[in-house]
Amino acid sequence: MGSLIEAQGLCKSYRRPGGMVEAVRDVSFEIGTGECLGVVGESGSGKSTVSRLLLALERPDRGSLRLEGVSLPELKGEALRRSRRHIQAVFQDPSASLNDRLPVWRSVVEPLDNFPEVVPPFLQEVRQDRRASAARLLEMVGLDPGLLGRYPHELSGGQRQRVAIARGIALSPKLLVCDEPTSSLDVTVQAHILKLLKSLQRELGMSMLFISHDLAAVHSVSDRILVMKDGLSVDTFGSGDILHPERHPYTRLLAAAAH
Ligand SMILES: Nc1ncnc2c1ncn2[C@@H]1O[C@H](COP(=O)(O)OP(=O)(O)OP(=O)(O)O)[C@@H](O)[C@H]1O
Repeated sequence: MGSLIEAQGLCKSYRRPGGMVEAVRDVSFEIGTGECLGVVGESGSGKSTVSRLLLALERPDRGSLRLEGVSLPELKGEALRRSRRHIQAVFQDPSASLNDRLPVWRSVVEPLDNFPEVVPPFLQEVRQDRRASAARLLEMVGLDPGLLGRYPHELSGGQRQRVAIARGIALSPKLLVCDEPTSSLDVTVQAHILKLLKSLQRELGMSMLFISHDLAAVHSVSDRILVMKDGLSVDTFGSGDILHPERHPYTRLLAAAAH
């Protein structure tokens, strides 16, 4: 399995009243092609900062971040724009990526409108028809295409998150960054969304960065897990080794709380 993402020695600080906060301190990881890397840690451990660095919403102060060997922080202009199709995101609050004043189909096809040159294999036959493209994407996330004309506030939380996922996969990205995608949902809905993300990841052969404070959720979808604490990476291991005696004491603490 080749590496899609290589992050080496990432550091990111923020200036705040009273001093600097070192949100991410010397964090390194790789994400293989088709692999899911889970990132777990308590609130404030630096998880979302890692996701913002990957999405090129922030630049690291130090360290390198490569997508298929290309340095992401050095990209500018058109090259940066083009790279964005390869790394898409699903956030905790689906309302953040859905426009309340637009019917859901418009939000789903917006990434396709931004990249008219992109024709994902699963949209080949319908790419010229925006509503048909949205219908196909809704089907892929287990929603009835009859919901196309509905507005976000007419949907349940779980349905809204499925719409956000449809939008996230619309361009068939190489990496889907999921930042606490189930944290605002009921437990039973959470399980369905985790299952959906895992099956889409397999079906589309895409890589995933799955971020959560919930180790059980991370464990259920990830091939490998990175544990963060106070901006540091304290443990990295294959999902099957979660109960291995060599796990970091902090990982053991999280595992004990989760089971
Ligand atoms: N834009 C910012 N300005 C100032 N401080 C920030 C900013 N973004 C994050 N921080 C601080 O950096 C640290 C890490 O935050 P981050 O959001 O990455 O953690 P997290 O693990 O994702 O936590 P949460 O799940 O609560 O979002 C925290 O102390 C946070 O307050």
